[in-house]
Amino acid sequence: MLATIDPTTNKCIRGCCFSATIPLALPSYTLLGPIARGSESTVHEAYLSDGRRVAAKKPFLPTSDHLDKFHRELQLLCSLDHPGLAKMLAAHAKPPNYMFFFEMYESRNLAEKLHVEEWNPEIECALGLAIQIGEALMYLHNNGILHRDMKPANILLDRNLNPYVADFGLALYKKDLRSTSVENWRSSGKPTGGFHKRNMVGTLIYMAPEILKKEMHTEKSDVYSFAIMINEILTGVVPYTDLRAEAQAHTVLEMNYTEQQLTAAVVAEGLRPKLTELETGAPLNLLKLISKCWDSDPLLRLSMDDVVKELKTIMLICKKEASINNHSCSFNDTNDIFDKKVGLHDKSVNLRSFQEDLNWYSQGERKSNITDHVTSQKYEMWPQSLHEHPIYKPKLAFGSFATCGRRESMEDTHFLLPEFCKEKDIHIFGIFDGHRGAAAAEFSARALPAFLQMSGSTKGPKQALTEAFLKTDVAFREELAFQNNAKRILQKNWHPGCTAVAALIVGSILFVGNAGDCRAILCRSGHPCSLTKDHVASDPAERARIMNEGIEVKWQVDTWRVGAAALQVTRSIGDDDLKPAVTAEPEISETLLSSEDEYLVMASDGLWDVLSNEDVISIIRDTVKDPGMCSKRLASEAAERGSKDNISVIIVFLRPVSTAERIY
Ligand SMILES: Nc1ncnc2c1ncn2[C@@H]1O[C@H](COP(=O)(O)OP(=O)(O)OP(=O)(O)O)[C@@H](O)[C@H]1O
Ligand SMILES: [Mn+2]
Ligand SMILES: [Mn+2]
Repeated sequence: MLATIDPTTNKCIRGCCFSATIPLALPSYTLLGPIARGSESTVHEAYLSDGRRVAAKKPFLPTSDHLDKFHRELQLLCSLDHPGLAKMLAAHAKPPNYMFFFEMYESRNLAEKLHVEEWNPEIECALGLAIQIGEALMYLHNNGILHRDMKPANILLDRNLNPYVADFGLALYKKDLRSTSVENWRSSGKPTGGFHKRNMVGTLIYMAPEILKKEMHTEKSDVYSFAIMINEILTGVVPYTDLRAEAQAHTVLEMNYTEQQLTAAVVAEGLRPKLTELETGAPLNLLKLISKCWDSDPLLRLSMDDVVKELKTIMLICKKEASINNHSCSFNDTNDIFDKKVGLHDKSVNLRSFQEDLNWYSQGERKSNITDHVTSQKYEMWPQSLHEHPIYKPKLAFGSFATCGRRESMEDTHFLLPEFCKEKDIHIFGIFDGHRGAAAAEFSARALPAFLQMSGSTKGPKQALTEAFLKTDVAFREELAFQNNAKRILQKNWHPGCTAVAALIVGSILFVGNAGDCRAILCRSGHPCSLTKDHVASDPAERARIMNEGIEVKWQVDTWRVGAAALQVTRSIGDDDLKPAVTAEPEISETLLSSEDEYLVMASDGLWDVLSNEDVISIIRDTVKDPGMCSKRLASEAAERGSKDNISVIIVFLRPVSTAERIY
């Protein structure tokens, strides 16, 4: 044991730091080689006189300001006591040596663990880390302290990978914040630039927009950094890159963004790291929590108390679900009954067993090429007059995003084919939403453009588009029958299908073909215009049409459904058990584009189930005007609002976006 502490003498040289439990002037210790270098200190391996191995943090103290800061940090450290904080065991606060002695945490810091060892914790483990780190931060906040430097490099890990919040170099009592001017804060070496470049970028990515704008730091700024860090634990990649290895990631980051550009993108454009995906098994509520906590508006972020509460609830649900998946059959049984009754969701296990043999994408490609004997012919796409000298020429920028959402399998597909067949003014985009498996959607994504190209050589755009839908449907059903006869499909009575929406731009004319419940809207002068109508059994006209064709439509479970298969949609590609009533014939809208037309949004029903046309427009209004980012934002918003389906979104901007529109 170290000598007992005499509180009257256990003080720093100035007498401003004192403690009844932590010795502040160590008469003897052994300092070994450095184990790490921070931007403000070197950390050495060291031994106390009682033989304990510790980490000695030796700060750089080039000026008297730095010395003041040392004393402030020491005062703070003396007052801290929480199991989730790096524990200071002793200090030396007398010239010429100023040093903090901490408990030695064996398993490196979290940044190294993630990006050097490429550690990939299971979801429950990640949640556990988040809760422990969260509780430590909550303790600080509840004691009036802001950490101001939350990042994985400042989370230390012990042998059992328990996390400890460390590095109080920037920590402050909130009450002292007002007196710490921006000047002071800058001189602390954080965002001054040119100081340790790697540390710079490494720190910048955790800084909340308000901090980047040099506004006051609050608890919510720590919450922001916390959210960035939790997402980093889940994705395993360095924020704003897709790389795990830190050194490379920082090089890429610096290549992609200067400090100013990254700052501008985060502040003005709402840029955030790529949110971890649902497919990785991260619960939706956790994703919600993360995006809420890195909101641009600090007031919309949760407090650490609420974050921890929410994390604990998520953990509980996670554990419950794991135990259900492990033992309970009764849950699956009810699902089975529902599936049989509704007939829609084939068990994904069954699906996989035969989908391994058949690649429906390549079947679609093959089939669409051999059906017409014109493959060697050169295609002339529509009279040149249509698109050669249009009155108005839209300027396109497009992007898409697709996610499996809460479903077990992905049955949506889509394609983006700008400058179709090398024609400068012809573009085509499509989304297919599969049901009873992904086969029809995968087949159609390849076959439909090929059929369109063929029909386009002889027919006008509108007719060619209709033909493309119909030919795709016939080809798919033929292929399915062929594969059935060849006994390459194991499942009896399998009738996969998909809904489809395709947008074709020829010069200044936009044609949208739709069969089923995907939807396309056009934003014109800030208002949504529907370009499609949903073909669902709840639509009286569609219902009447189906019944006229002799197929029963019944109210089942929650809505009108078609035939024994209980399909909700009344038009689709495939679904050979319901043909010809459930037709593949699309309804086609034709729109002359003008400078008032801003963008086109196409999406599968997973999006429209939870977002109205107006919602979509208003979300895009608040998002940086990048079509990929907008697509993703819409999909995540839909997921957040509880969509249970696959979600695919395509956005096509039809005119250039001004700089002003990029910033909201
Ligand atoms: N108690 C400890 N046990 C093991 N390693 C430690 C300990 N304290 C610090 N380190 C290592 O030293 C590194 C730097 O420590 P710390 O963050 O406290 O220094 P700093 O100079 O304030 O760094 P920066 O401000 O650049 O984050 C840590 O990331 C960690 O790898
Ligand atoms: Mn640090
Ligand atoms: Mn520091």
